[in-house]
Order: sequence, then structure tokens, then C-alpha cells
Amino acid sequence: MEDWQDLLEGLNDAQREAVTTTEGFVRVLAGAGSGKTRALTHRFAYLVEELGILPGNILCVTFTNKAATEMRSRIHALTGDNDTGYINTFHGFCVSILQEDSHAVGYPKSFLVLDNADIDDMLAKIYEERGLTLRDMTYGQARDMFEMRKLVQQPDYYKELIALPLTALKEKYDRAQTKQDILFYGYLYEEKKCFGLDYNDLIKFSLHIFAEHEDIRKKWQQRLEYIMIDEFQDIDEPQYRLMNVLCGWHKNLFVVGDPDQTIYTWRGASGRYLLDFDTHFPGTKTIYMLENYRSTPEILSVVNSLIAKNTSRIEKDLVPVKGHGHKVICHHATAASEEASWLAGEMARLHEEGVAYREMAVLYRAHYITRSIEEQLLRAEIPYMIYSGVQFFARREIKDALSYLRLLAYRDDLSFLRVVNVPKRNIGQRRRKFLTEYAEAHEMTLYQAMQASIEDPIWKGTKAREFLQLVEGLADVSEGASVSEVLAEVLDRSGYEAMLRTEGSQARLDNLAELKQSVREYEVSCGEEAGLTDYLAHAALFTNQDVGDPGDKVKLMTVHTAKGLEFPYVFLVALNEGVFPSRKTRTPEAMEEERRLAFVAMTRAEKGLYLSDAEGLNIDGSMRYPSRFILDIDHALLDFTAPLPERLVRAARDFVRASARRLSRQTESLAFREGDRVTHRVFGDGTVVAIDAEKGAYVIHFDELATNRSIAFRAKLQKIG
Ligand SMILES: Nc1ncnc2c1ncn2[C@@H]1O[C@H](COP(=O)(O)OP(=O)(O)OP(=O)(O)O)[C@@H](O)[C@H]1O
Repeated sequence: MEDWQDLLEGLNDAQREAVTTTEGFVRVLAGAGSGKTRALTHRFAYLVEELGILPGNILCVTFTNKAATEMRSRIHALTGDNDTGYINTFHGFCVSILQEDSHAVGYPKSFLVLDNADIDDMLAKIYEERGLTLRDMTYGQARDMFEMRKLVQQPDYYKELIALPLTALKEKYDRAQTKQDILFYGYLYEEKKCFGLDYNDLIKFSLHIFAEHEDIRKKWQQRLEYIMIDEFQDIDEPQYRLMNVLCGWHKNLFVVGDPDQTIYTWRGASGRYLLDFDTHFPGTKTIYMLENYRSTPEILSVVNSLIAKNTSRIEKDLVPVKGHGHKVICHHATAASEEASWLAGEMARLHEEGVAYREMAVLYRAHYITRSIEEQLLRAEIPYMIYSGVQFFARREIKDALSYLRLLAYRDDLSFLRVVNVPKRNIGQRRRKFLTEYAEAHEMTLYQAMQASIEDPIWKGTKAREFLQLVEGLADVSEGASVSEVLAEVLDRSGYEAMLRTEGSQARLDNLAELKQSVREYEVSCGEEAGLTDYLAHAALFTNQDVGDPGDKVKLMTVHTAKGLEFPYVFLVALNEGVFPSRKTRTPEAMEEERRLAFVAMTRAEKGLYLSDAEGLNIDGSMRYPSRFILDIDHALLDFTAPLPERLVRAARDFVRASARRLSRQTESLAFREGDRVTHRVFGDGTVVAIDAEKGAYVIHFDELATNRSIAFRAKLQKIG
């Protein structure tokens, strides 16, 4: 009985109810900073500690790996148990499903999870084989095209990927005529060749297995006695379907979300799943959590005032629990450089008052904003770290290190090609071509081909033999060793670290040190599940947020990245029309999402919130007015460093009114919505990917064209499918 009290201590009534209502369908509609994560963690512990549920029978889905890692270590601390059950993102959980059941689709346990860098490697190969260049399509565009095709145009693609033998896929690739088809089938062929799965495949394959194999479906349904899902307002359709299947047996499903924080509809998420949850699952119990523990009343009155301007929302105000602090500060600058120097000055002042740099975060709508800020931070000697940009795990040295590990585990072609000549072993293009042909002729992997042909004169003057010995030697070491030990051996014996030292690449060496640290953390938080293959299967899903504390540095990140995080002091910068809200905002609904995004940004702040904007020109040459989100807030709640010029406020209001009118006028009478399939007299069939209200055009991805086209609203298009 005492433990039970302990677990519930420090929770408010609503949180307690959320923790102890364990059976059936439960929905928590919560506000920002209301302790959702805390409730979720305690609920997990309560199930385990009080009800005696085995952690392996619980699934807890989080939106980011960071939240998952944090929860795992909290559960570990609470239960003292190494088995922390399934705490993961949807993609991460699908990896677990497939590690157990990929045989059902004829894939081995050693399938690879592909990240962007892997896909780019495959693209490089396809481009070379078919004489394509980046002028035909950049890798980024090609990846987007794959995603669109897998999600929208050809959602059944996975059936081919699963059912067709490699030779048949190759034939489709060889016969493909259009650029799109060449790339798409080339990609599917390369994927299948190494049993690689990208993010889309992970979910599709899992759903497919559940649909086709009742025994497997039942096994997972029965295993997952309790399912909990965080950030439910941003769930998308395939994830929703997966969840629906998984909870089908025990029917214990607990979801938590905040409709005001839906910020991923542009990527297919829908807030409707949260709002309509009770109609889909009759008997749902709804719990409201509105007390906010994070922010001062001053910050909360500002965010309440902002989000109230959204028209399609359930009305709810965040209720402060914390004591009073400072008013929210608002600064208007005449130029971006002045805004940045003001920001650096405020940070230096806070630091002098004893605030650590790590307690401060700069948030922005888009990455390009950081340039002027970085300049001023450098000048003021304020240490900072940018999150994202290049994802940590996509960095060259990180990818190389992981490819070595992957080669040890799987001997796959992708990893082989990545590391065979890094450091240099004199194995250039000609010899690689020889290997590819040899491998194809003998139906073997490149690694096997090298083994089989090692006596061939072509290897004279190379370090091919040493390379084979290296891999075999390392493979021996990896038996029974921890991932971090293997990694250290790999970097040492391969000569990789020595190469970086010779090059004087300190930053890359630091990144590798960071990788070692993150592997150690992974081992600690995962207990017994921390084998090499487990690590590799999940590493592809990590992002740079999953890497440890960078030291006492100011953090710079986009608002999307800041989701779910909190910081004592938040500087939300470049609050200007054309930046935030983004100039790409085309519809009134998208404008509401921009406002939710601003709300998410501001609700990250605990003690101090600073808003700023700067005059000047946007990248498209338009005037930068103060953002409508500053105008939305009751000005009595803001502490302006200097009064906003009257003239500017008037001009900004006129601009906002005109743009709002344009948005609604142009979208009201539109014949098509995003995602609609249409046909055009000349270009053929295509999918509406965006609506450009400003230009008065649909942005359409035509099946037969490499790039999107803007087609005027007035053009004759017909709906199909
Ligand atoms: N009952 C409580 N008593 C005191 N502090 C609490 C309580 N519940 C939560 N907190 C604190 O409030 C802050 C916000 O909690 P948490 O991160 O769980 O919120 P959240 O609802 O997930 O936030 P968001 O949706 O805005 O990301 C945390 O610092 C947490 O420690």
C-alpha cells in the first residue's frame, strides 16, 4: 500500500485518475506543460509495480526517440528493472515487430533499416547505371518522390516489393522508361537486394503481416495487454491503423494529446483522431488536464491570448500553478542584425545574473534564420549548439562508423561499399566494378565476391586482403563484447580514427566521441536488449536530439524540433510575416497550424519568454511586417522594450487583413483539395500536393513529370479515382 502511495505522490487529481484508470479506452485531453509525460511515466510504473503487469506486455509509443529514451530511464529508475518493455516511436516498435516476424514476408532477421544516407548511396548507384544527373532530379527530390509514391500514388507498392523475386524487380527497373519509374524501381530493387526497409516500409510491412497472418497478429495483440500513446494529436493514418489492430484483443488503450499542439498535418497527421476518439471507441473515458506546471502566469496569459484567436478549436485555457515571474518581453528591431545583437545582449545579461547558457534556447520557424544570430553569438562569445541541420546520425563519420558495425553484423553490400575504401585501401571504381560484376555473375554479396576472388591479380597493390582480415578479426572480437567495445575496436583497428587525426579533423573526432557516449547510454538504458543487431536496427531511427548533453551552451532549434521539450528561458525570434507565419502558408487551416506552432514555441518557456521581430525584406523580396501572432496577443500582457511604431502596426494589420481575405476567398470555392488525384489534358494524371492561394494555383505532382507544376485554378482539371 505504501509503494502505491509513493507512486501517486506529487501527482494532481487528474494525473492520478489518468494513472489509476488502467482498463478500457481512456483519452486524456491535456494542455501544454500539464504533466502528460509525467502521468504517462507514472502510469507505466503503476501498471508494473501495483498491478504486476510485465513490462514486456506494455507498449508505450512516444513521438520522438528522445522522449522514449527519457521514459526508459525513468521507468528503469522507478522499477529498477532492466526490462523496460516496448517504449518506442511507432517506427521503432515496427522494427521490434519485424525483428521477430519478418520471416512472414520472406525477409531475414538481418534486414536493414535505411536512413537518408543509405537511400542516397543507392541513388548514386542508380544515377550512375542509368546516366542520370542531379540536374534531372536532386537526391532530396528523389526521396520526396519515393515518399509521395509510397504514401499517395502507389500505396500498394509494398505488395510488389514483398512478392516479386529480385530478378523480376530488376526487370521492372531495366524496362522502366520514365525518370520516375527508373528511380522508383531502381530503388525498390536496391532495397530488396539488401533487405533494406525505409520508414514507410516499416509500417506498411507490419500492417501487411498483421493482415495476412492471423496467428502473428493475435500473438502481438495478446502480448500487448496495455497500450499507451503520447502526442496523439499528431498521429497519421497508417499509425492509427496499426494502433487499431494492436489494441484489438485486450482493448486497453490510453491516449494523451493536446489538440492545440497539432503541428504535423503537413506530413499527413490529423488532429481528428484525438477529437473523434470517443466516437470510434464507445465507452471512452475522457480526462482533462489543464493545470500548467511549467510556465509562469505571465507566460500563460500570453499563450492563452494567442491561441484563442484560432477559430476551429475546443476552447480551453491553461491554468497556472507556478508563482509569478516577469512579464513577457517583446522587442522590435529595425534590422535582423540588430535583433540578433539585442538577443546576444540579453543572453549575456542573464548569464551575468547567474543563468547557465544551457538554460536558454533560441527557437525559430526555419533554419535560414540562424545566420545573423550565429554571427552575433560568435561575436559575443556565447557558446551555442544548433540542433539538427545535418542530423547527427547522418554525418559522414557517424555513418561510416555505423557502416563498419553493420558490415560486421550483416556483411551487406551497402555498408561494404561505404567503408571498403575508407580509409584508402586503393580499391577504386575499377575494382569496385569488377566486384559488382563478379557478385552478379555468381549471385553473391560483394563481400563474398571479394573473398572468392582474393587471389585474382586485380587485388595486387591493394589492401583487400587486410580488409577481409580486419572484418573477420573484428567479427571474432564482437562475439560476447558490448557494442561500445566493438565500436572502439573498429575505429582503432580500421585506422579510421588515425585517418581523422592525420587530417586534423577535430570536429569529426569529437562527433565520434559523442557517438561512443551515446552508445554507452543506449547500453545502460536498454539493459539486456543491447546487442549489436538491436542497436543497429534502432540506430537508423535516431536523430541528433538523441545525443547527450553538449555542455553549457545555448540551444538553437526550430519549433518543430522543440516539441515536447522545455527550457527556463526561450527566445522566439523572427516573428515576422513571411517568416512566422511562413510565407508558404496557403490556406486558413494552415494558418491555424502556424498559430499552433507559435503556441508550441511559447509554451516551452518556464521562467522567461522573449519575443522579437525585425524589419527588412524577406527572401522573396516582400516587406517584413511584425507577425500577426504578436498582434494577436493582448498588448497589455507584453513588456515592449520600446513602443511599436503606430504606423507600422497599422500597416501590419492592413497586410494581415488583406492576406486573410485572400486565403479564404481563394480556398472557399476550390474544386480540389490536397491529395486529390486529377487529370490534365496535356500532363496526364497527377496528385495535388499543395494549394498556392497566393499565386492562385494548385501545385501538382504529375506522374510523368520530374518536377511539380503550378496549374492555375482556372485551368480545366478533372478529378479521378
Ligand atoms: N503534479 C506535478 N507537480 C509538480 N510539477 C509537475 C507535476 N506534473 C508535471 N510537473 C512538471 O511540469 C513540467 C511539464 O510536465 P511534462 O513535461 O510532463 O508536460 P507535458 O504535458 O508533456 O508538456 P507539453 O505537452 O507542453 O510538452 C515538467 O517540468 C514536470 O516536471
